Amino acid sequence: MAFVEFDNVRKVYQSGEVKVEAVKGVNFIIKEGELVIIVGPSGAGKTTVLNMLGGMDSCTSGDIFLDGAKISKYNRNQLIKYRREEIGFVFQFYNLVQNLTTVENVELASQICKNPLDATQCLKDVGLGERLQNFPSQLSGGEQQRVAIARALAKNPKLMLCDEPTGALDYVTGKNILKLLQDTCRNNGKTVVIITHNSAFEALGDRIIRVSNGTVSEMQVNPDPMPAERIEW
Ligand SMILES: Nc1ncnc2c1ncn2[C@@H]1O[C@H](COP(=O)(O)OP(=O)(O)OP(=O)(O)O)[C@@H](O)[C@H]1O
Repeated sequence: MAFVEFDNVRKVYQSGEVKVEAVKGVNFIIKEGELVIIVGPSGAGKTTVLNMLGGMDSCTSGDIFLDGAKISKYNRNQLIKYRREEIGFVFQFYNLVQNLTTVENVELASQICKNPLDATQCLKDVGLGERLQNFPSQLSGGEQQRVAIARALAKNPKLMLCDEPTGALDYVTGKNILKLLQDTCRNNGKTVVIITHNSAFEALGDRIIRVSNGTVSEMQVNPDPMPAERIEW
């Protein structure tokens, strides 16, 4: 069995009489240690897929597996433990706690995990060893996203899920963040999933999953991913 598997996954949102079928029978696999780009236009269903894989949302039908566990059948308490221990999240807007220092932000996340990594070391690994005692407001956007990546890494998760991680950053800073995520995958053997609307990011991935209108239109394995510093958009 693959490390991650989506088997005919559907998600229907219902509010009153109105039903929105956000995900319409999605199938894909991800192998351990891959850098995966899930790409598609706005409204295609990318975030819904990511939320189900991250245990933040449930699927209406179908099955989702991570490392042999059928997470689509998890109850509420199992999902809480799953989100805490198995998944590192990186979002577009960093979501740091403003009144905690850099190292405290990372420790806050690692304290709730089973096998956390050292917070200071994780910050050193993302190039912020000199900024441990700064507050988020004293850091640039790119540096704040590095803290968010260190926070996700410190949980020592099975999977890193990154939703538009460069969406709030300028071109050069965005590229540096992509390089950091690619290095995290290569050097730490982490499975990293990036969702984006930017098709230029496809070249980075070991696997590209194209989503459109709630379905996977194509899944492609890329034997020769491009280093992040060489992609352009
Ligand atoms: N909680 C919700 N309730 C109702 N409809 C929803 C909900 N969340 C998402 N949708 C709908 O599901 C569809 C897919 O949304 P989703 O956010 O997954 O797309 P996306 O590809 O991530 O788009 P974007 O890049 O703009 O974030 C859209 O039509 C959206 O309006």
